[in-house]
This record gives sequence, C-alpha cells and structure tokens, in this order.
Amino acid sequence: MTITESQIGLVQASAPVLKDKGTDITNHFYKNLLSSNPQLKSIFNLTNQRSGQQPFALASVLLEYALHITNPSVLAGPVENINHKHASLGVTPAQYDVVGAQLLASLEAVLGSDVFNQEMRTAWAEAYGILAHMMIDNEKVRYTGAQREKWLKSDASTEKEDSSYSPYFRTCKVVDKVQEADDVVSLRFWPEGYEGDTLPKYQAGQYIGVRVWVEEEGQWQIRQYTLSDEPESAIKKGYRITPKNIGMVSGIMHRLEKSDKVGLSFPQGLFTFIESPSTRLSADATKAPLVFISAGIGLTPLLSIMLDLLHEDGRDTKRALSWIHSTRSVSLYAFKAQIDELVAQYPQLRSRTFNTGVKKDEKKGVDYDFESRVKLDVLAPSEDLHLDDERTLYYISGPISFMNDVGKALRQSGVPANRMKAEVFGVGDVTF
Ligand SMILES: NC(=O)C1=CN([C@@H]2O[C@H](COP(=O)(O)OP(=O)(O)OC[C@H]3O[C@@H](n4cnc5c(N)ncnc54)[C@H](OP(=O)(O)O)[C@@H]3O)[C@@H](O)[C@H]2O)C=CC1
Repeated sequence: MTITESQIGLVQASAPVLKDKGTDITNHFYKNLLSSNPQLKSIFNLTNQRSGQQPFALASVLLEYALHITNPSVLAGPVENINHKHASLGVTPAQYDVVGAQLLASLEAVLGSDVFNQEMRTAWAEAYGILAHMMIDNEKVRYTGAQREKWLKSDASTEKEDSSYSPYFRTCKVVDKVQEADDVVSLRFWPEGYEGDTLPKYQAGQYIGVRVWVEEEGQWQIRQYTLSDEPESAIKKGYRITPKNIGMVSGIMHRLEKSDKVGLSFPQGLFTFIESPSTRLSADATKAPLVFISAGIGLTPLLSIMLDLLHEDGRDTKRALSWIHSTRSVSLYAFKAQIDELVAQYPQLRSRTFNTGVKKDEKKGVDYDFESRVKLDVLAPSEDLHLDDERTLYYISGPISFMNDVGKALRQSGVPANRMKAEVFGVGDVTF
C-alpha cells in the first residue's frame, strides 16, 4: 500500500473541511454503517451513539490523522489505546473493509462529489488503507499467544448450542456477587473450560470486555469494565469487575446472580504501572512514591494497581503511597473498609477522603477528611502529595473533567505531565 506525495497533499488539504463538517460526516457514517450492517451494532456502544459522543470521537481521530499523515508516529499512543479497546470488542480485519467503504461513501455524501472528487477519493482510500493495515497488524498481536488463543477457542459444544457464541468471548459464570456500596456491586467470573486451572494473568489496571444481550434493544452490547482485584488472587478466585449502576449494560450487570453467564473477552489495557529505571535508584534505595487520585467508581484500576504493588512489595515500607479519593457520600465509597484496613496494616500508606455529599451520620475526621471536591491546597504537600520528591508518580482516574482539573492543579504545583497517568474510560480526552 503506497500513497503518493500529491495524495498526501490532498488528505492534508481536507483538514479544514474535516474540522468544519467532521461530525456531519461521522453522523452520516454511523447511521448508514449500522443500518446496512446491523450485526455491527453490538460492537458500537449504542448509548454513545445516541449522545453523539462516538461520532465526535471518530471525527477527532480523522482530523488528527489528516493533520499528521506524514508523521503518524505522533498518533502511536492513541492508536495503541484503540487497538486494546478493539481487541476487547473482538474487532476483525474484515470489519475494517466495511468501515472503510462506508467512510468514503459518507465523505462523498456530505462533502459533495465536487469537493470529494475521484482524485480525493483515491487519496483517502490509500490513506485509510495504511491506517487500517497498521491497526490490523497491531490487533493481531493482541489476539495471539498461547493464553489468548486458549481463551478465544471456546469449546465446540458452546458454539453449536449457544446463540450467544462469539469467537472472541469466552462464556463465563458468575461465581460471586458482593454489594460494595450504594449502587456498586462486585461480580466475580470463572470461564468454562478452566476447571481446575488458573486464569491467564493480567496486568493490574487492565479491563475486560463484557458481552451481554440487551432485551429492550434486541442487541448484543459490549462494555469494558476494569478488573478491580489484584491479578495474583483473581487468577485463582475468578476475574472481578465492579460496575456502578449507571447505564443500560451496568443495570444488566447488577441484575446478574450466581451461575448466570456472560461473554468475557481477554484482558486488555494500557493503564498499568511499570516502574521505569529513572524512578528507581537502586534495589535498596527508596522507591518512587505513588499518589493515587480517584473519584467515584474511577477508583477501580487504582485499587488493582495498589493491591498488586502491596502484594509485590509486601511489607517493604520504603515506597510511600497516597490514596486520595473523592466521593459523593461515604455510602457510595466502594472498598472504603478495605482501604481503611490497608492504612492500618501498612504504615507507608496514607488515605485522604473528600466528600461532596456528606450525609447526617457521616463524621468529619472519622469517615472523611474534607467536605469539598479534591483541592490540592488543603493536602499536605509532602506527606499526602509527595511534591518534594521529583520521582513521584501520579495516577488519576475518574470523570474526564475531574482528571483534567486534578492534572492542571498538579501542573500548577510543578508536576510535569510525564509523571501523571490518566485513562479515559469510554470516549473523550484529557489534557494536562
Ligand atoms: N479510568 C478508568 O479506568 C475508570 C473510570 N471510570 C470513570 O469514573 C467516573 C466516575 O463516575 P461516578 O462514580 O459516577 O462519579 P461521581 O459522579 O459519583 O463523582 C465522584 C466524585 O467526583 C467528584 N467530581 C466529579 N467531577 C469533578 C470535577 N470535574 N472536579 C472535581 N471533582 C469532581 C464528585 O463531586 P460532585 O459531587 O461535586 O460532582 C464526587 O465527589 C465515570 O465517569 C467513569 O467513566 C470508571 C471506572 C474505571
């Protein structure tokens, strides 16, 4: 697949019109794609379609691609993130052809054949082909390897008998259900075919795709949920997710009971903790402090990472950890009792709670620390935020506006963006 200089010029020249009409193009694209290929509805989040979030996200990607076509490595980070999401949805190479054909048709329909003429069409077809090949190659890696292949190879009986069969999703049974807080449950799953075995190990902070039948839509839908437990224990007890009851699919998850079945894809995701040599001095020296800042149910990946570190480091009291959480009342704070226990157990761990909806029976100094949204200036710069240690890493998770606000406040306190890590769950963007 090659693209000529003049074709690159044509794609770049489309950037202003994509900026202007990007959402019209992608709205047209999704409407037509899904009406002529209804089987694709299962991999697109119908709620994001209706809110317009998905079309907007695609328009932004197209614009970025047009702007950076001569140096697509700029897009490597976002593309890798999309590859992980695609693998958790079970996206196939053939689907790229269907999407490409509809994209060209929508560009022509919205821009008109005067603007989107034959020459422009060929240029975009080449450009799309390069991007699609790059994505397909990256996604192939995410489907290969002994553990992944075993997961993907559901047994033949399931395939024949069960209309829910999908080669990318293994049928898993609910083996445990725990109410963690108001509107928050944890569900643990064990896959068919893994009896007497342990599950494939994942990296703390990763998520899993869950595929369920949505009766009112007459559709399969897939959602990603963070694996909320630490991997070492989850591979023996079952993968655990902790959904909040805030949407169509989460509602279904909350109604699941023990022995109910869903499809789970293989764990994916890049929001993980990897200690880089620059944050470690030597084996004996103090390790880089870690500050976790979460809001609401956004705490799940951070909990998994922290539990994993405590498991790994054991009682190594050298790594300072800070757990800063914002909740809309203590009764909505999932895993609070576990955090309190960890604080009592590990002297190097400090926890601070911001409560924005204090209830009558919730006591300051006992149940929570501050009656406001997260504000850095009320926290101890050294003990809570470790601002004085230039190796400190900050992991932030919650609503997008929260991550943006916290990231900006940290920047103002002198923390460079490369020491902060945040993940957008769903559609959107964060800028620090
Ligand atoms: N990154 C990830 O891996 C994951 C992310 N999530 C995301 O986490 C989010 C959590 O949602 P939910 O539990 O409903 O959260 P809530 O709406 O219940 O909010 C939780 C807390 O965050 C505060 N808050 C919200 N927005 C801001 C802001 N802009 N600045 C400062 N504080 C803010 C709230 O304050 P107030 O009451 O004043 O609004 C509240 O105290 C979801 O958007 C979900 O997508 C979930 C799971 C994993």
